[in-house]
Amino acid sequence: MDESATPEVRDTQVSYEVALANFAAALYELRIDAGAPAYKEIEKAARQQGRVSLSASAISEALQGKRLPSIDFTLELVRQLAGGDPRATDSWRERWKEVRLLQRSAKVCRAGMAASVTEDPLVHPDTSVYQEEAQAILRKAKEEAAAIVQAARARADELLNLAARSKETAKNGRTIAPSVARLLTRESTRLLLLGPPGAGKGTQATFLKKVLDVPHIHLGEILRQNIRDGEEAGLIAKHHIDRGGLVPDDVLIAMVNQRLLEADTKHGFLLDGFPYPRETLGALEEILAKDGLEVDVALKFEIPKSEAVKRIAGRRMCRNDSSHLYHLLYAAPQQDGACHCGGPLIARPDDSRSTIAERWVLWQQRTRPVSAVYGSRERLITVAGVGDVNDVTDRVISALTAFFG
Ligand SMILES: Nc1ncnc2c1ncn2[C@@H]1O[C@H](COP(=O)(O)OP(=O)(O)O)[C@@H](O)[C@H]1O
Repeated sequence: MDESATPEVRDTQVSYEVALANFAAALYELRIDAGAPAYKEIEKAARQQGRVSLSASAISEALQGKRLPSIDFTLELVRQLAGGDPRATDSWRERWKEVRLLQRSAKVCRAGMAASVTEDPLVHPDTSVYQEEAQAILRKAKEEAAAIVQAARARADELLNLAARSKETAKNGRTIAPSVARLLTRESTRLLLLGPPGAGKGTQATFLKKVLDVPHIHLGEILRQNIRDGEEAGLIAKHHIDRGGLVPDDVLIAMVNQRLLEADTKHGFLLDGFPYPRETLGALEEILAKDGLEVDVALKFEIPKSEAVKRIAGRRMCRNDSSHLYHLLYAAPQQDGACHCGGPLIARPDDSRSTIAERWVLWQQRTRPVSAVYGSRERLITVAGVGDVNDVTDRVISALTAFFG
C-alpha cells in the first residue's frame, strides 16, 4: 500500500482487503462443503446447466481472493456449490454487496473523487459515511475471518473423515466429488513421492494423506526423530552426520523398516525421500515383499529449477509440526512468523540458496533412476508441480483416479 496514504485511505483499503480475503475463504469453505469438486468439474457443470460461464482459472482466482468476482459469477458459483436454495443466494448477494461497497469506498478514498461515486448506485456520494461503515465492517470481518479459516479447516477434516471408507456419500447426504470418492474407498495405497526439493511433495501430502488415510513418511523426519529419541539407528546416524559423512544405507533401511511396522501404515503410506539411490529400492521391495506387498505407484512432481530455488528460499515450517508448511510469498501465514497452531515458523536447516544447486544435482543422480524403474514398470505418474496448489491437487487426483481406474 502507498506509504503516504492518509489513515482514512489506509483504513478503507485494509477493510476491503480483509473483507475480500474473508469472502474468498467463505467461498473456499463452500467448495469443501460441496465435497471439494475440482475447478474443471464446476466449470463443466456450469457450462451444461448454468446461466453464467465459470472458467476454472477464474474460480481459482476467486477462491484465492485475488479479485472480487462479479455478482453474476459469484451467484452462479454459489448455485453450483450449494444448489439453488434462494436463501443461500440472497445471503451471498448481501455478502457480495458488503465487499463491493468496501471496494468502491477504498477506490473513492484513494482517488479522492467523491463526484464519481454518484454514478454507482451502491455508493453514497459523501465519503465520510464510509469511515464508520468501513470500521464496523472491518471489525466484523476480522472476527469472522479467524472463525471462517478455523471452520474451513475443521470441516475439511470432518468431511474427509466422515467420507473415509464409506463409499460414495458422507453422513450428511452430500455427494463427494466422484474422483475423490474413488480414492477414499481404496483399501490400501502404497505410494512413493518423487521430485526435486521444493516440488511440493510435502504440500500435496497434507491433502493426500487424509484422502488415502495413510501417513506421510518423510525420510528426513524419521531420521531426526530417531536421533531425538536416542534410538540405536539414530545414534549411528548422528555419528556419521557429526563427521560430515553420509548416513549408511543399511541404517536408513533399518529406520524405514521400523517405521513401516507401525500400525498407522495398515492402509499404506506416502513415502517421501526414500528410496533414493537405486540400491535402497531393492531393500524397500524386500521389506514389503515379506508381507506380500509392493509399491502401487510412484508419483513424480516436476518443476523447473528456477521455481525450486524460489520455493526453497521462502519455505517455512512450524517447529511444533513439520507438516504445517508455509511460504513467505505463496502461502504466507496470517500472522508473521507464527503457524496457525501457534508454533513458531522456522526455515528448514537444509534450505538455503547455496545448497539448492547441490541438492538438485544429488536429486538427479539419486532419484531419477528410481523413477526410471517405475516408468519401465508402468507404475509412474508424472504431474506438473507448477501453478496454484489447488490446481496441482486437482491434477494429482485426476492422475491417480485414471491410474487406479
Ligand atoms: N504449487 C505451489 N505454488 C507455490 N508454492 C508452493 C506450491 N507447492 C508448494 N509450495 C511452497 O513451496 C515450498 C516447498 O514445498 P514443499 O511441499 O515443502 O516441497 P517438497 O516437499 O517437495 O520439498 C513450501 O514453502 C510450500 O509452501
